[in-house]
Amino acid sequence: MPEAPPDEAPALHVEEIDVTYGRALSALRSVSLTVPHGGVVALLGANGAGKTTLLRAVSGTLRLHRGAVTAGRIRYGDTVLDGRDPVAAVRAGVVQVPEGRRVFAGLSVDENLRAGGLGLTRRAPAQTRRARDRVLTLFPRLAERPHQAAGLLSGGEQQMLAIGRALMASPRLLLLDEPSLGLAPLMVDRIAQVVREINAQGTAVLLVEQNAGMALSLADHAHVLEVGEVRLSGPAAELARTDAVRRLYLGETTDGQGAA
Ligand SMILES: Nc1ncnc2c1ncn2[C@@H]1O[C@H](COP(=O)(O)OP(=O)(O)OP(=O)(O)O)[C@@H](O)[C@H]1O
Repeated sequence: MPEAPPDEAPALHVEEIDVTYGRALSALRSVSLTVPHGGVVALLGANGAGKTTLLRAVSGTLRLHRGAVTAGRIRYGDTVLDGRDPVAAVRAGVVQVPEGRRVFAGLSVDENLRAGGLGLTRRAPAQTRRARDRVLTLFPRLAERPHQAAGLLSGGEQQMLAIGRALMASPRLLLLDEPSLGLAPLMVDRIAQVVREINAQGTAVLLVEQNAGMALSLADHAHVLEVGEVRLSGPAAELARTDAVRRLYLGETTDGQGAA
């Protein structure tokens, strides 16, 4: 089948969604954003702002956390995602890497990677091999230790494995939740480089990060969430110049100096 022309390739449209947990806790209110085909969009915000909730809504994992989309709509191309069906999201090409590098600690690197392709029942073995080759080329450290228990990998290697496992499903849109969390600066740089490579290979990325410097350097467009609402949106380079973002998320004083 020929590739779809760029203007018909799927984009993610989150349209004025409300999300609640349980009966009462409102986590997102009228949140909208778009991730174009092949783009990188960053979502910034303090703890509890609702960033993870937004990723869960898109990846269909909200229900696992007793949450629900109670208003608005999420579309990925022609597919409507309702926050309740992770398999439908994966089949549409949308895959989330959860926060906290949740790898299967007792399984080997290889077994973790294989778990990432499960559920794609109609996939030809050649496609699985291509996905695996892509992952092992991106992450030579994983290729060197296929039989090592995932729980014995370093934090950075576990993050690579978590991303690699998601890539085994050949996503067209990758949802990344705080990939730099708890990693040493050199490893953060390596993860940023990997995100660039993944995007250059044609995968769009919706990136949730507390490391705003990293996120804004990777993203084309960014949004700032505050207590469940989008407060600021714009091209990443422009947001990086606004006083509020520099002060609150980049740790600078408004005269351009680093905060004490
Ligand atoms: N499973 C849940 N049940 C009830 N409330 C939840 C649940 N998960 C998150 N919340 C609440 O929803 C709000 C948004 O949380 P969320 O985890 O999406 O924020 P976040 O911006 O990703 O924060 P963090 O950076 O700390 O992960 C918070 O008030 C949080 O306490």
